[in-house]
Amino acid sequence: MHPPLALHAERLTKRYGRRTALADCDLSVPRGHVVGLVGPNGAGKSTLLQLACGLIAPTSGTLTVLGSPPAADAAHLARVGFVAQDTPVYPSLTVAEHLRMGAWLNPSWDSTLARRRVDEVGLDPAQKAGRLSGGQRAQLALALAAAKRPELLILDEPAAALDPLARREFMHGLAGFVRELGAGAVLSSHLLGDVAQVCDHLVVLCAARVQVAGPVPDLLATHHRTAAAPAGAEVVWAEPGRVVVRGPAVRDGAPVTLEELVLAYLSRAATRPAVTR
Ligand SMILES: Nc1ncnc2c1ncn2[C@@H]1O[C@H](COP(=O)(O)OP(=O)(O)OP(=O)(O)O)[C@@H](O)[C@H]1O
Repeated sequence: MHPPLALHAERLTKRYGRRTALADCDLSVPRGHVVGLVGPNGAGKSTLLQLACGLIAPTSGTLTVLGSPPAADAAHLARVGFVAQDTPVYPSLTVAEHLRMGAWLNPSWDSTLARRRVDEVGLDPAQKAGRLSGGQRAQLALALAAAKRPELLILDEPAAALDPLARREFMHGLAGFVRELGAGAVLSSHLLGDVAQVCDHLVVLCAARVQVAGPVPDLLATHHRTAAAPAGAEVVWAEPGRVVVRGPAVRDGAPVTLEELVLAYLSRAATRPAVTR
């Protein structure tokens, strides 16, 4: 029997009043991968991640996380770590108090890992979280989520507030955690360099729909750039002098980068009519 998927969505739809954030999304993400969720502002990334954490409920369709409905019970909640977009912390509590609270709230808390991580990223245990910089807060939030030893880490633009060097270290730390925990991760990001650095699986979301999803090596192997579309090829995006096609290698074709691939799907989606009710 196959282990349950990290995420599995069927016709997943979420509406906020008249606004459709996700429309009939089908998605299967295997376990143990680091998944990059990319898409423009308003694409529905946070909505998908909040649905996966059980913070909001779908309008229709289904979503399972590690084989169960999101936040099905306390045991399931413990298997999923979440770092929200604004990396919320308690401003009046110190770093050390956050770790103590984590230990108190989580049965599977790994205090050695938490302390080691706080130490590695140079956080002062006595510092109040309200006085941390945005980047330090993100590091604390990642340490708290990882010390739960979750099977799946869900991160909504976790490194948005970090400077380039801190971001690289954060991503490096994230990749290390995932390996150490034997976990999977899903992270949304606008930074394709970050995604290319740590993600081995890609989901492109645009205009409330999944545009393309799959293992990064497979996607890169099945997309090519050419100067002009060959007859019969599936064209993802064409502009003067540059065509991205999907399928077997084409004569005179060149490999695409992750960035080209993402931009091709985003450009294609942007030219289609928006989803309305
Ligand atoms: N609580 C809410 N009430 C009403 N509309 C909402 C709410 N949350 C999100 N939306 C709408 O749903 C759509 C998707 O929003 P979402 O935050 O999921 O996008 P996103 O891809 O995470 O965007 P960003 O990259 O800007 O963070 C947007 O049109 C947004 O305005």
